[in-house]
Amino acid sequence: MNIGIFSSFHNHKHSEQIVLELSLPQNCNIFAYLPASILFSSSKMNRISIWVALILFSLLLHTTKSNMVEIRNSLMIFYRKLSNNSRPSDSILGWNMTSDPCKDSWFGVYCDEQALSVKKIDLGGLGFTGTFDASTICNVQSIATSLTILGLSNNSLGGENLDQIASCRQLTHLNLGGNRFSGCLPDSLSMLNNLIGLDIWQNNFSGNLPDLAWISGLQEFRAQHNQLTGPIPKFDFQNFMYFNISFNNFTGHIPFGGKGLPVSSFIMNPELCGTPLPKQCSSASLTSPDSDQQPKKKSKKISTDIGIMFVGYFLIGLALFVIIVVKLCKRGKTKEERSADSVNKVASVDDSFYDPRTASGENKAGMNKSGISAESGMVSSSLVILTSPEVNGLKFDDLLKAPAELIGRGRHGTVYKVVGEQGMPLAVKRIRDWMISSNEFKQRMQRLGQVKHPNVLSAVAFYCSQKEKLLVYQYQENGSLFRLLHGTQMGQVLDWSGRLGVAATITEALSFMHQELREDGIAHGNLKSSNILLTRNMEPCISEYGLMMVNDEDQSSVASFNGQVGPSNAFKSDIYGLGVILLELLTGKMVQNNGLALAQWVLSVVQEEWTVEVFDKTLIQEGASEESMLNLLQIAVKCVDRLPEARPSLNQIALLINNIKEEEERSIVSEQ
Ligand SMILES: Nc1ncnc2c1ncn2[C@@H]1O[C@H](COP(=O)(O)OP(=O)(O)OP(=O)(O)O)[C@@H](O)[C@H]1O
Repeated sequence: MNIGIFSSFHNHKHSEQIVLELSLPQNCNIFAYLPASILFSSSKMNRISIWVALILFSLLLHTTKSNMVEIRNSLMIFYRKLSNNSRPSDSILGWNMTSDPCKDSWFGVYCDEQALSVKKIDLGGLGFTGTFDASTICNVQSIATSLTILGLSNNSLGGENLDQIASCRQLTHLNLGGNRFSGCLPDSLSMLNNLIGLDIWQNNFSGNLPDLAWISGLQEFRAQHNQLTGPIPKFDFQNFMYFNISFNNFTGHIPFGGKGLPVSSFIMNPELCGTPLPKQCSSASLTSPDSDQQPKKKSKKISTDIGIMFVGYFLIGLALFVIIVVKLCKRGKTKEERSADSVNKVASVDDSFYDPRTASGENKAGMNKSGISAESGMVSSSLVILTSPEVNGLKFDDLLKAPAELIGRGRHGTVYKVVGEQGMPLAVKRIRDWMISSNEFKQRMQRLGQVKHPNVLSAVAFYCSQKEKLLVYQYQENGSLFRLLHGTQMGQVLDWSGRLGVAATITEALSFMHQELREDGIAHGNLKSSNILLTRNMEPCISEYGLMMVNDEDQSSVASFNGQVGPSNAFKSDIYGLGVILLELLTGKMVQNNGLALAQWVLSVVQEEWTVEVFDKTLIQEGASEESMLNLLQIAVKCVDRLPEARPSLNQIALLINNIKEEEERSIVSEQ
């Protein structure tokens, strides 16, 4: 223990003070202010006081150190549960039992300035598939009393002991969106009275919302795409900067004040009524918010007069509603006809697939059932078929009515497996938050539909309305390269020649696409192993080409690491993505955070000249040629160079990988 006394004088109003500084091993310094008179007094009493002070400091020091140990141990338990006990990423993200979460900058952990407590944990989008056990952090006082932000969005997490979250009393932001949490939200959530932002969107939460209206400072609430039911708590909507509970099963009347919010905040809750929704409440539902919270008594008291008044209002509302619906239908129809016409002119759209019934009530029910919908029920354009032979006769209606199975959620959307009437399984990607105009989207999709390569999966159709963008692909039953490399199926190991084959094929396919689409400025934009699908013959094919624009958030996060901004670098970003896939093939390690951590880890190991350590153990056991692996590693490392201009061209990469392949084949022949 290193106790240093560092003195400086501070002119305070009443007396001078001495600053004692204890330098602790974890970079935390404790300052204490002692009156100068104590140190400089010669009396025996005061010397005793100094010793007492020093002993108190040592005790404080000891407590701080053991706090840090407790924090580290608890965070490790929390992390292990998130990652399903997977060890490899511990080392990549810096989380381990021998380092300090604050001083050693564990990935996603943010501490206060003196590094005495954890303020924020942000582990969003890291591909965790385990469980978030709230007790692992919220039942630990040293974390619960300081943690203000907890971000776990866009993983694939389930929940455990969620009711314990209430002990993390300081939380201002809790983000659990884009996971697979299910069951009821704990009532104790409403005890988090410091919350400003609560995100639980895109999970499988069900049951009633706890009474979150108690949290007076709540300004952002995202709960869309769950299966929540019951009445909406009586929020003071004026406080909200963002509020969205669409795509749930809420019932009853939207509380007063909801009219200040957009319709999109409430849509696709079939049993919800009142402003701002077009659906007016019947007399029964008008009484329901109160009756749900103060059951029975009130509804009994409603007098016959009030009942008659409600019936009157209901009839007027119904009449207005019918008039509006009739008008909208008429307008919708003419719009549809116009848009179908214009699409026809732009490209060879098979008009027979356009079905004006898509705006019907019958269809909306289908959307709900399938989970695929046109937001706000405003279906403004039809399904555009790009490659008709495979999906002959497919209608948008069919897609909406067919049962849909959720096969995965990514950062940019959700993918459903849909088997239409033709019996062909399709994968429907519903794109989230893509700020692209409908026209731009259509043009882009039609251009992409013109460029074909056997190892690039083209969309068979697309759908686009103002708020909804869907892409339809043939469903690939053998899954993705990501699943093949990291899936749990036993015996599904890709050997070295298979990996080399995948590397060569996707490089060649990507090179072709870049060549064809360079002038249009359309790069892949999100190249990663979950977007490399395996066909029936286990041939790799690149999917989702061109679904991301260069200026999308995801791109810029890769861009910022690579010091690159702007459209011209989108193609170089794909080379970075390819490099990460090559690293994944070589190391067998899972990729998180755009491959940043994996690339950094590989580079650090290579710099230490422990290169062989990076290779997947199954490749070493198989006896794969070390020389070939080293050659591919060299290419991969060049592809993930921080400077985009230093990355090789796809032609060069293809040539080098083919050389490695040929060398391998020659050596196999000579061994025989
Ligand atoms: N045509 C398809 N056939 C079979 N599975 C598919 C198809 N398209 C996508 N998938 C799978 O669906 C899952 C979700 O895909 P999605 O592209 O939405 O997520 P992602 O690739 O993980 O992330 P991102 O949103 O960043 O692309 C992935 O496991 C993907 O491999």
